[in-house]
Amino acid sequence: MDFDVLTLFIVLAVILAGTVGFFLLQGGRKLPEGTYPETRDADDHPEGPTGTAVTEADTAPLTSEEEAAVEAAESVEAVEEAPETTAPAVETPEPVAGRLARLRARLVKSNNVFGKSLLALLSSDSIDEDVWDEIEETLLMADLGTEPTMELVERLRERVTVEGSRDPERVRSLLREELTALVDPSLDRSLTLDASGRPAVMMVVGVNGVGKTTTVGKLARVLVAEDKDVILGAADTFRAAAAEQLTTWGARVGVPTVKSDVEGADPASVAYEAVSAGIEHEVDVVMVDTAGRLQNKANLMDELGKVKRVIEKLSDVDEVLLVLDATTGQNGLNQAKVFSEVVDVSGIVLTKLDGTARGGIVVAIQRQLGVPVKLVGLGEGPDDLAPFDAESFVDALLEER
Ligand SMILES: Nc1nc2c(ncn2[C@@H]2O[C@H](COP(=O)(O)OP(=O)(O)OP(=O)(O)O)[C@@H](O)[C@H]2O)c(=O)[nH]1
Repeated sequence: MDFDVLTLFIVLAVILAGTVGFFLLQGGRKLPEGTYPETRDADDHPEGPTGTAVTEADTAPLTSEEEAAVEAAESVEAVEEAPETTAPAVETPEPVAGRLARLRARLVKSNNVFGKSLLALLSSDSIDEDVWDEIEETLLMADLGTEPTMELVERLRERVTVEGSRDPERVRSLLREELTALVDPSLDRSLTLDASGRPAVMMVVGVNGVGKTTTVGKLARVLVAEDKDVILGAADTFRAAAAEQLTTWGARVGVPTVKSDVEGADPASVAYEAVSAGIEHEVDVVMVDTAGRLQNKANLMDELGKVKRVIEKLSDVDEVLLVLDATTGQNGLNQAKVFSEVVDVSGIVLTKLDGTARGGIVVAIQRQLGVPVKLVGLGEGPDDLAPFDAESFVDALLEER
């Protein structure tokens, strides 16, 4: 009898332990790919089994931490994913010259409402205060920003009064001149691609979902179209699908991608590996994609600064491109300021300009940051990225349709 009770007790204990163990294992299970949250909290760093996970302490700007990332770069199994031979034939990207002209229809479609209403207002028989107010409102609605709007209205008032002409063609050319001056054709919008004796190094940064990975992919095509040898670095180790997405973009045009096969690896280590592979293979350009981060998350901004400093152990960073979503309008300005403080942004890529009538943001960004818009995204297609050009942009705003 006593023996039976003891046996029953042991059996029950085994069942209980098994059940608890099962639930514990379920709780700690990895998320399947693609179910990662799109935004991170400040303390939401992914853990990497190679000891490269970023903790609060190692985002601090300490030399020893940067050294650790460099060392970790050797242990992170960064794989340089060359395009597979069985993959479909490598595509030939569209030539870069004339891209803005090809994509002009997209710009016209979304943005010429703004140009057209300005033209209509300025051509009206008498321009009274109400009309000037409407002109001002139209400019503000297009996200031109308060100061440039006031300046432009002032200039237009002066010229319209002096010239006295309401001839639509005359008004159009006057508006074209003034808008072009605001967008500033004198800015140097070229990408620094010629770093003699070593690859040019570019970093692509920005908040979540603005189009960073897509931009790196499209830009790789731009560079391939210009006969450059390129290596991509998948330093967005947070979003599980990002490295795959980038590798696919690269493979389509025969460009290899350096990525870690360790989930949640230290992004600085992957970036370091990519630049070091670029130097070893003597490529022309290394482009490093980074994870999206909100500008008000101090730890994540520190992490970004660290990525740059760790790369700088090997090479200067020649371009830091900040990707901004044109549809977010003036919000982009706050983002841009903080990113600029942390990684010294050298150029803006304005994406999704095909989906907004807020093209005036180009002027506002350049004014407030002193950083030129270098490229614009005008669609989701692989070659829908074009070098920005002030005159073509203004022409598209004023085009008759
Ligand atoms: N219409 C339009 N869509 C764009 C453009 N550029 C990017 N996109 C789309 O924006 C979405 C987000 O792009 P991603 O490249 O994944 O964005 P990301 O910034 O890398 O995202 P995170 O890594 O999550 O921060 C995708 O659906 C892109 O196709 C553009 O110029 N026009």
